[in-house]
Amino acid sequence: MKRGRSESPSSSAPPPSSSRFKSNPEGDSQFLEDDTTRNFARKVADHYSRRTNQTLEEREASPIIHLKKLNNWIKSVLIQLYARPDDAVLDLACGKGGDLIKWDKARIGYYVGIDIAEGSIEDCRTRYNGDADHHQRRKKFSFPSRLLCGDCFEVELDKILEEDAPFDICSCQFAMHYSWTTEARARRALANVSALLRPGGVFIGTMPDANVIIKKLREAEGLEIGNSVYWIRFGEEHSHKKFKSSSPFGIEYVFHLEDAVDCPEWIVPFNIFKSLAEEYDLELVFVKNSHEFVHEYMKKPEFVELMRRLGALGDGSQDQSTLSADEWEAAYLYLSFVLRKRGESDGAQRRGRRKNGKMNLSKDDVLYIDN
Ligand SMILES: C[S@@+](CC[C@H](N)C(=O)[O-])C[C@H]1O[C@@H](n2cnc3c(N)ncnc32)[C@H](O)[C@@H]1O
Repeated sequence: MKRGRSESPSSSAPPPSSSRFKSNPEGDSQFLEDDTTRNFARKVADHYSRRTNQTLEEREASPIIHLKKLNNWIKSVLIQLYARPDDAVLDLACGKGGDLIKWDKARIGYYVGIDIAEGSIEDCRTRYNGDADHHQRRKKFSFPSRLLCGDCFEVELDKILEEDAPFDICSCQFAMHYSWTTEARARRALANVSALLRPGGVFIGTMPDANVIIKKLREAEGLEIGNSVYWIRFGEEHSHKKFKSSSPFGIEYVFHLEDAVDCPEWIVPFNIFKSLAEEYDLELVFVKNSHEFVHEYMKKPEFVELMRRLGALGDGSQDQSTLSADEWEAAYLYLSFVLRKRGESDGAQRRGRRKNGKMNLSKDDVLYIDN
């Protein structure tokens, strides 16, 4: 059998509403914009595909191991707060499946993951099957799943996942900013989420905090900010350090995070994100910078215990290494958000989905989607 490739979707202009924004201040043609956007998406995909799975020893030796653990804690808290047993989950930009165990602990009923990077989806597949993590061989996951490889900010996912929808939760962790290259992509991303969530369903995510990045940039002498674990560099076109709210898309910078990321990213002004999401019936429940998030949820004993187990702040014993000041500053670059799809849930909507899921995924089971 050939590896699955989706028949349809060449993406059309995403709905709804005419734009309130100047889509391209330089007045480039739509063709050029599409082409550049694809190149950027490919660059991001190649970057993540190249990143191989680390062994447990390599992971523990990472200069940002505590930051990684802190980010895992934040994602675990979000999942524990919003996932319910038997939920159907859509994980946009799922990467190597680093959240599979978190979803398993929440006892979800169905998981669909999609990522643009072929290498990451392959790692996710082997991890789901229990073939990865030789050090940590684990029992099989208890939910059926389905994996897709494609650009989830470009294709009409609602058509591709029609039989699987509606989902109770959509998650997009550390990736939503890759949709902010153009207004069309940002809209497609939100249109996909909205079309696939049931009324009352939630959209949870994490992404860079544009307010923090821009504040730091303005405080810096040049166009670069950073410390020993990260740097962010803006191009000369941003030397005035002013960002017009009428052109909120395509504001690019290069992000380097030691042992993790090295690729172009895009500013997401949260107020624009929030009002665009509202156009797609997604209402803000909360947004919190990671520092605020940690302070707030570390007041709850169950999450303190989870933090201790994950070891982001050390395990509480003396001489135990902990998050460095530079890692804590890098954590400040991110925020978490929760949006809810307008409307009331209808219990009957739970029927008829998940039949595409499997308990073991072969290479042929991965659906490759062309833009
Ligand atoms: C920082 S990683 C996060 C992975 C995962 N969500 C996690 O938290 O472990 C960002 C991921 O976004 C994916 N990505 C970037 N642009 C994408 C796109 N247009 N469509 C699907 N995935 C995308 C990358 O391939 C990468 O796996």
